[in-house]
Amino acid sequence: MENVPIITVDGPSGAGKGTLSAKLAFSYKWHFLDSGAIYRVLAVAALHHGIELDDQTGLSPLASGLDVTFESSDIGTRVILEGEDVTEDIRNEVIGNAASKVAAIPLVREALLRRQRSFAETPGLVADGRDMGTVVFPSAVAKIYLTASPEARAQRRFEELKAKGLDVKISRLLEDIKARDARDAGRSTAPLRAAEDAYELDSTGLSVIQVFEKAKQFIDSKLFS
Ligand SMILES: Nc1ncnc2c1ncn2[C@@H]1O[C@H](COP(=O)(O)OP(=O)(O)OP(=O)(O)O)[C@@H](O)[C@H]1O
Ligand SMILES: Nc1ccn([C@@H]2O[C@H](COP(=O)(O)O)[C@@H](O)[C@H]2O)c(=O)n1
Repeated sequence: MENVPIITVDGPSGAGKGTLSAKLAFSYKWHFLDSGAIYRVLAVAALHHGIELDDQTGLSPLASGLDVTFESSDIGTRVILEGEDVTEDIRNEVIGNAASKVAAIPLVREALLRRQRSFAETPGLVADGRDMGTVVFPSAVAKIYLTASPEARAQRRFEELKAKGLDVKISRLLEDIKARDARDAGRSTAPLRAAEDAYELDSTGLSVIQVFEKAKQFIDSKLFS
């Protein structure tokens, strides 16, 4: 891992980290770590095994031995938990909130550290999450902290869910986003915050392409200077 170049993209829920990270990974032809997916899978595993979301004694061994594989192909990545395809199951808002509860437990975070670091392989890695630049990959070559106003993030999520045919209230999404922000930023271990050397990019009012161009300009200045 030591010599593998890493780009980190951290920020609050719905800021566009996954969208940006996937485009960066495609552009540089590097690997991609969606660390939130690991916390989401752990939340699903806890629900399957009847373990409470605040039970650190039960969750810590579950996290250490989490039987998950990410199977990538040209059409995307399938997430397999204990032999079962949970790709779609991990994407709903209930699981997002459950993930942020299990992610607040220090022993769980500790147990998942090595697994996340194992994604660092040549030619490089784009890592998306909350603590990629601060804790998991502190010596990353380029760190981005991507934000957007809570209202813009709720609107984006609303449009995403509406496109999937789901009937949701934007006020409820805004409430969930604010609650998740508070939990992620307020926890004692690896709280959501920008690394000191991160480029802070506010995507409110910016298109996906505009965000990508700004991020790429910053990263290229780090990679090729
Ligand atoms: N700049 C943008 N302008 C408008 N919509 C965007 C922009 N970036 C991303 N989106 C859309 O916003 C939604 C959330 O984006 P995305 O899933 O990438 O966010 P995220 O930060 O990874 O969220 P989470 O942390 O909850 O996984 C998606 O529907 C995505 O298509
Ligand atoms: N590095 C990370 C990544 C995620 N989390 C927690 O998981 C929740 C779900 O993440 P998404 O990015 O998929 O929405 C998130 O709310 C965080 O609580 C984390 O703690 N650290």
